[in-house]
Amino acid sequence: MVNLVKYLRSYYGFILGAVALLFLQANCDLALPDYMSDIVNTGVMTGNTNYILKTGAIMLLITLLGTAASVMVGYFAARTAAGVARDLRSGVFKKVEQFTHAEFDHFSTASLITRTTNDITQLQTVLVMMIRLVFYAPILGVGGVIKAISSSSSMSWIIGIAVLCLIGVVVILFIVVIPKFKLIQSLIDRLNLVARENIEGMLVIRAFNTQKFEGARFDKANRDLLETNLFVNRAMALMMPVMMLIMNLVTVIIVWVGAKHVSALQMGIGDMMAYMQYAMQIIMAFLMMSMMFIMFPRAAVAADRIAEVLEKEESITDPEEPVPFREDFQPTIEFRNVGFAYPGGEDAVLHNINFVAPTGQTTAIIGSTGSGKSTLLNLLMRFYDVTAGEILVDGQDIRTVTRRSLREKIGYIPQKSTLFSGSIRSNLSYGDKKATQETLAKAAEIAQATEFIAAKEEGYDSVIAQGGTNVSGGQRQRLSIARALVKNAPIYLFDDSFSALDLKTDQNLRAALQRETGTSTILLVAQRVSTIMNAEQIIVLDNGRIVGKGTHNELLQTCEVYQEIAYSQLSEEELAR
Ligand SMILES: Nc1ncnc2c1ncn2[C@@H]1O[C@H](COP(=O)(O)OP(=O)(O)OP(=O)(O)O)[C@@H](O)[C@H]1O
Repeated sequence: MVNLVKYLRSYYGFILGAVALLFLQANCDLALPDYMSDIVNTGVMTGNTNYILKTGAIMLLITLLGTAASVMVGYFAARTAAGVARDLRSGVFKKVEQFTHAEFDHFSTASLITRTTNDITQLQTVLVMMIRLVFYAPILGVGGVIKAISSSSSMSWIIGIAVLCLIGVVVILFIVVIPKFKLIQSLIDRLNLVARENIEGMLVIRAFNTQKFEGARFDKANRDLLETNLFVNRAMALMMPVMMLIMNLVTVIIVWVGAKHVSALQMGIGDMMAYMQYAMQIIMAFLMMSMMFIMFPRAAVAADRIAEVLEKEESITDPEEPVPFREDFQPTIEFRNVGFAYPGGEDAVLHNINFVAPTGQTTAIIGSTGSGKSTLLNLLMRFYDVTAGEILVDGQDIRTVTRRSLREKIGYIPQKSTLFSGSIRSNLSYGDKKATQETLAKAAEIAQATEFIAAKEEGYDSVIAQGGTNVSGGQRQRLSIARALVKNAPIYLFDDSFSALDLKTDQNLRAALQRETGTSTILLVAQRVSTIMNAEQIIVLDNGRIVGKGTHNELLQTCEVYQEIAYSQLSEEELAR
């Protein structure tokens, strides 16, 4: 949390301005009872209207000054809190952008969203309050005590008892409410998670007719949050009437005791009234401080959650002294004794992986589901780091170069095609904003996307909805492939990227790829033997181990696992080719 203080740095000017104005405001407030006492003692008692008017005018001026100071403090506080919130949001966003899958697994996406939105807003609200009260309340309280004692020390016990009662109320509230604050934040996380899952999985929910079950799940998360919120708000709402009761009782006691002093001529009526106001100011100051004590832990919970994100060490970082790739970069990829276990996973999912993908050749990877094919590509992208061995690109361990320079060399087509809201054009030029229409058209042609783009009324300017939901799975895949091709990278990684294509399109696409990506090295993960049978090298994975390596024909002779896959997919005729 201490680390968050640095976010206040840019706003020290505003904060100092607010503090100076708070002094002014508190002094104005403290001066008023004295003038009122004068009006009663001197003006009212002697019937001196001029004095009353003159003092009244001074009081009006002081009130106006205090109000102006208060308005300015409000402005400075709001500017500071809104600015800090904006900086924090952008800090958290930048940090999250650096996170690897491991950190996402650690926090959960829903919690990261709550932290970036709800928690920061919480902090913003409390910051405004803190700036307004943290200096004002003590000045008002201490000033009130000094003034009250100087005007009548014999009634100090009344204020003493009031303060003790107030402390009692605040302590009880503190014990009851504070533990609930942390709970509220995690309940909001839970609600976000359920809402997200429901919205994203709406089609599945409808297909399985599980609306009732999901509705009940959402209701439970919603009700849990409601109940905890109600509990906290009821407790807080109770505080106000209790405080008011204490204030009113103090007024009655002051009038009761003060009246006796007045009748014994030990005190003027004006002094008694001023004393009453000082007592109110002290109690108000106390009330404000209690509010701060209650709000502070709530903000602390939010601040801790934000700090946790900001301070989270990324599991994958760039080397301190990165080595650049050679000028005449050769896209040769080598996996050397690579082993890998997912963070938190007990067993390794890849064991002793050794192979070379030579420059300009296609190396295909095939294997049953869960055999580790995608993991292999994820390691090459440095989404995760190997736990044993090393991966070399152009002879250089990929951990010695920056992630940026590594990824610049790679056109990656993920298993799940993700498009961004915008147009077909904005999606295709995602990796190279300066790409010309000619480049986009060429990439679309290789990816076999030209036809369906042309069929759209607005062609390349057709709108792509959030997540690319307004194009078919196969079209999404082709756009995703074209987007990577626009990068014109020396390495391409296709992670089962042809799965949604019909056989004909798959065939045309591969033929075009072979023609057009001549010197690029391709790593191609696929489930279909027909997709990979022409690759220069095929690697067969089984349970995270390489069980076969060679061309299609070689593997048909030597690798049992490959034979099984091939026989289950290809006709006699295709096998004989
Ligand atoms: N984030 C993760 N955390 C823990 N284990 C994971 C994670 N992702 C994958 N795994 C496990 O690693 C193993 C290999 O997964 P991987 O996705 O690489 O398989 P794959 O061969 O690409 O499968 P498919 O063909 O179904 O895509 C699987 O057993 C899987 O359960």
